[in-house]
Amino acid sequence: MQDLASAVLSRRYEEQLFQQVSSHNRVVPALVITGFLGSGKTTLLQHLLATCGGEMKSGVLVNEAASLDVDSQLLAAQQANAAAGIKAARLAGGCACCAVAGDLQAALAELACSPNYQHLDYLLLETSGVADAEPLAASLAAAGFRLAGVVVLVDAEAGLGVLTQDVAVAQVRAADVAVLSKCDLATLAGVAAVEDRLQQLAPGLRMLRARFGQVPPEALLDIDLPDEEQQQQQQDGSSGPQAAPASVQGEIGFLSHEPVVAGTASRRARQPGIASIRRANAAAAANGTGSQQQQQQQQQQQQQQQAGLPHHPHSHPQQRSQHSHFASVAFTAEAPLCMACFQRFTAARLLTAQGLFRAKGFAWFSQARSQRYVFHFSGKQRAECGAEGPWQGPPGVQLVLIGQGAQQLQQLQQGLAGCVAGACGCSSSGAHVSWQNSVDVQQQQQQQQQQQQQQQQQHQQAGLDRGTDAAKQGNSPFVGSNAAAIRFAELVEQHHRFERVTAQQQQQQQQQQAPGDSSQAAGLVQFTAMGSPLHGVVADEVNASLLRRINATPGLFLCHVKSPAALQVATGQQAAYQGVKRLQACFEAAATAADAEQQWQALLQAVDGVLRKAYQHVHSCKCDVVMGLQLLAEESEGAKLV
Ligand SMILES: Nc1nc2c(ncn2[C@@H]2O[C@H](COP(=O)(O)OP(=O)(O)OP(=O)(O)O)[C@@H](O)[C@H]2O)c(=O)[nH]1
Repeated sequence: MQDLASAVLSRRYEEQLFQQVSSHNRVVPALVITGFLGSGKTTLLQHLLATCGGEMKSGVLVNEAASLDVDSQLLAAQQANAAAGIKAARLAGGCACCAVAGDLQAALAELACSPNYQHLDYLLLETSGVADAEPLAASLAAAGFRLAGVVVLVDAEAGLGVLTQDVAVAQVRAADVAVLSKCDLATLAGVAAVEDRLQQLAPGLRMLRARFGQVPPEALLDIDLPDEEQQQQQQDGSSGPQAAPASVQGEIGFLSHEPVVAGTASRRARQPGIASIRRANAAAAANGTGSQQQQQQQQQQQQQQQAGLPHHPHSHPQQRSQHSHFASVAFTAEAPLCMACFQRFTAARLLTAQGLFRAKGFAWFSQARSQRYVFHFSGKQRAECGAEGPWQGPPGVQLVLIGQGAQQLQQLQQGLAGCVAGACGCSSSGAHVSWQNSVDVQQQQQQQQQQQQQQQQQHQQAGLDRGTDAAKQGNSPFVGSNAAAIRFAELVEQHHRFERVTAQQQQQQQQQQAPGDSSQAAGLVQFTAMGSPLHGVVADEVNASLLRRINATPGLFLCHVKSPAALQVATGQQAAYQGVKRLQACFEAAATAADAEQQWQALLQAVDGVLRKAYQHVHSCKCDVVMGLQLLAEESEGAKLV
């Protein structure tokens, strides 16, 4: 992969030499990565940085619609910018095509004037999930960058539903290449249906199928398409299909068995706005006026500002109306959440919330204080919450919710406040919560506590079972005094395909466990599928499949611990798959053994197909039977002798 990326870069370098473009007026190409909320933009960017990071000096700009800048923290963006010697800009709290357009322009202007601009190989700009690519392309051009391409991410699993949104359709129409993400979650028929729809929306759009953003970088970084006039000339001159650039010919893209039709990209009817930006870009690049033009523009802007004139180089009223449907709220807490309550809240409310399109951020749990959990809710109502390693800075909860209907989002935000440890009644912790939109949380917490106490009293009055004797005495060797957790742990241990991860095993696996981690004392049961290396059954892969199925089942939601292979993505090493080391079921103090049994049955039902498939070649060992027969034979021999 790296060889291909370096080949592309060498080709570009040679082209520059031949065109005798001096390093003083070089125009840096910019790739815009767009796509609807949660479609996989950051994952793709992560892949690009991981595969070409060493070879290519990239500037990275990430725009977040919500006020918390989650993506920049997930990405190795800061490292990439530091390596390229440029300053990272914060583009959060609105779309860079309208609300924070000024911030984007300032960031681009600063970048274009920085001494390291000329050494940049690429600028990678990730848009927010509800941004329109056209004004962004205009901003790039105005700042003296060359629009090298617009890539749109389309969630193959949720695609047809998402493509009913105006903003998603506009993103597709503005793109040169569509990357169909999450092909591992979609059926082949589903992927084909999305591809058909994309062709209808943007005839000639080049498409790549991908899993976790894994596409050949050169298919995206080298998509300089001829402008409209050139295309017309080429079409007039030849009736047959045109030759596609070398890098886009042949079979490309993960999971794709069909060759990409050569020439479709260059014959694509472009969105008029983007096409004119390209023409202006090409002319500027040919004259070598990229950075000069940018400097002139900056001077003009300064003059306008001094004269008190508003500066807004592009107006897009249509975009504003598209944005007006979307709202975002943020939830932050300096105290940990209770994992049991968070799991219940996610299963019961987040996964069923109408109008919630995206939730993401970082979670901190009282049951695993040392670990930073990354939470994602996206696409077809899919959620995941995985521990990816110890906190590198001060721990805390930072979550954003994006969707339609501000009131509903605020209710969900309040629900999250009810999951803070201490407020939920499951564990005691002095919680200090800060709200972005100044809701009175302490009052909320008191109300929640009162409700919990009332519920507990009602249960006790009704004489409901509160668990086994061992649980009541609090002397369980397994999971503290939590009746549901004890029963669940028993059920896990009784199942021949699962193994419970004990505190000792966990400490061995994770040597740096912090003293504050109380995973065995607060209703947390950790377990894993049994691996069978001889039969090619990798436990981490089976866990990942199980988790996908469990978290897509109404009423169920489990947290997990990522396997080291998946961890490597964050540190720049590409993982072959997103493995899961352990599944985590956490139970509230008030949950009963019957609750645990119910959850276990629902879980087994959800994963039945996955288990069958995973262990289809693994057959139970017959040695017990053979030994038993031998013993019988020996006994009968002995009896004969006597
Ligand atoms: N199974 C699977 N999950 C994926 C794939 N690509 C992305 N995801 C997951 O989808 C979720 C959203 O991915 P992101 O890359 O953060 O999406 P995004 O478009 O950057 O999201 P926003 O910028 O917030 O709109 C994460 O949980 C990813 O791990 C894929 O190909 N397969």
